[in-house]
Amino acid sequence: MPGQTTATGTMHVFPHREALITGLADWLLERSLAKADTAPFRLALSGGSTPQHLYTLMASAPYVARFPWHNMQFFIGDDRFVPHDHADSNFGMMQRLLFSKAPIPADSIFPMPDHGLAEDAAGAYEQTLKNLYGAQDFSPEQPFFDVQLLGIGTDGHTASLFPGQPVLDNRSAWVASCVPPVAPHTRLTLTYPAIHSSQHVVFLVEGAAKRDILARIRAQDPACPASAVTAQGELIWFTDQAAAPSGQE
Ligand SMILES: O=C1O[C@H](COP(=O)(O)O)[C@@H](O)[C@H](O)[C@H]1O
Repeated sequence: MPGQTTATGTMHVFPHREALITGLADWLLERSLAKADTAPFRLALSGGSTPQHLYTLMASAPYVARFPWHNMQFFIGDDRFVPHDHADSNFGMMQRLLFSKAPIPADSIFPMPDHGLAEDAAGAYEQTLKNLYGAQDFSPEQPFFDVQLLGIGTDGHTASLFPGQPVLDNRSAWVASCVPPVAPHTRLTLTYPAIHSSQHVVFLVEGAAKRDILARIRAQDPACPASAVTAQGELIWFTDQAAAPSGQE
């Protein structure tokens, strides 16, 4: 798939939503099939509205038949700290659209906890990741995630890393709880160190409403938390034409 590569990663621009979602589903399919059977393909999913079409497509018959579900593990990049059956739960949305529809073994799905104290829930999810990783610290040679899927908000947030929040400076925890300045609900989010422990980080961005903020992030505006995201391997942008910064449509 041809893409435009710059210092801030490779940009794939598609004419419309359907092409964008199909392009990303095909890319994920190729990457997951390329992973040797000896290790699980670890995919962290993003929440919000943008990836819902992707999850629906992945759960549709042609893709259900082709993804190596038995060799995949699913993680949540961030969630609203609400019960999983709450309308605003990212995990609840993924469960409805993807996990309940594809033949994924239950023990390959790792939701963030949804009860107790938010700090304890963040600590419990971090411990889950550490147990799977087999170490207390990330090593750059051994990224945890094969692919980290991320979205962006119009304020430049990604996962639940919102502008100006203390969680942006948290370089020791893998998972943290935080209270966004304007968006609803306390959140649980992977921190920068956990996001950066990814072979590929893929941003999915769609629609004219994201065009200005995407241009700022691509220009590395330090006020946008998404600008600070990197990957061990490749940073990749999947966008539609409406969101693409001018000159990259
Ligand atoms: O709150 C969130 O927002 C971002 C962007 O969501 P979208 O609805 O504009 O697609 C999302 O990436 C994040 O996972 C979510 O919790």
